[in-house]
Amino acid sequence: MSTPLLDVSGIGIAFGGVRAVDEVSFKVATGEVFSIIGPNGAGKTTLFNLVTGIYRPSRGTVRLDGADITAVPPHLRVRSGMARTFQNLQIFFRMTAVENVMVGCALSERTSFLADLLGLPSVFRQNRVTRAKALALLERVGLADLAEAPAGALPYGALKRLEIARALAADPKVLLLDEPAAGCNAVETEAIDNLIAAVAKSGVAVVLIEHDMKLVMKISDRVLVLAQGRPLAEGPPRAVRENPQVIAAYLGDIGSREADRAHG
Ligand SMILES: Nc1ncnc2c1ncn2[C@@H]1O[C@H](COP(=O)(O)OP(=O)(O)OP(=O)(O)O)[C@@H](O)[C@H]1O
Repeated sequence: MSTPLLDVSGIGIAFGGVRAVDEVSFKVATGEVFSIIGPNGAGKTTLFNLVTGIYRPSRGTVRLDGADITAVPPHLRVRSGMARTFQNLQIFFRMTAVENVMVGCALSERTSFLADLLGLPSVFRQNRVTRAKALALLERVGLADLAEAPAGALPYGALKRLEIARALAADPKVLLLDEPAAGCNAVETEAIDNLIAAVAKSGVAVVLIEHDMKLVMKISDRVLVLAQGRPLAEGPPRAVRENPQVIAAYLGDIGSREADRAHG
């Protein structure tokens, strides 16, 4: 691998004696799709929270583009190029789609509080720029036609894409997606699948937690399997799918059948 963009090394945290994540390491390069899978309670979301700074690890380091960001708070990680989506939708349902994306733009900008307060002309100009950027992002995720629709009126698959658009507003180098296709039907999942592949191709390192094994096997360059907080296997989807330990611990009969179907 060329210089990894995201380099997670020996990271871990315990909750009341339970090691939710223990000695996990992985690296992700620009343009890669890296998926984290594992049974319920394996530590996937906790690992995301450690990587994005919501939890402070009790050990290990997180490096982004060579810089140690282990102690950097989440909002500053966004500014240094790390964005994420959440397992549960974090959408403002009374705002329009474009306004939701504008919120994402604002979170990653360094606007002056005083200028905002006084409503200086530069702020109006900035708002126009932000709006244009948000509209371009909606176009990118295939929601241009729904830009002015209230988010509350959008179908579920569109909301999941709206979340991705909002995360992309930060111009991330690394995008972490927590179950981007959860609750989506086959058509919506396919749209998200294509979107993730396009985002990676545009030069973003994508890290994914996903239960939809078909999606994982189809779009991942590499897969990390967690079990009880620890890494069980890591490698290309096919190798992971055929790993007997993984089959025993996680995939089981149903999972390997799904993965077989994904590969045709
Ligand atoms: N804030 C917390 N306090 C205490 N225990 C926690 C906390 N967060 C997670 N855990 C525990 O850590 C372990 C890992 O949980 P986590 O939610 O990261 O798993 P997961 O792989 O994301 O599961 P799922 O697939 O169900 O989302 C579980 O045993 C969970 O109960």
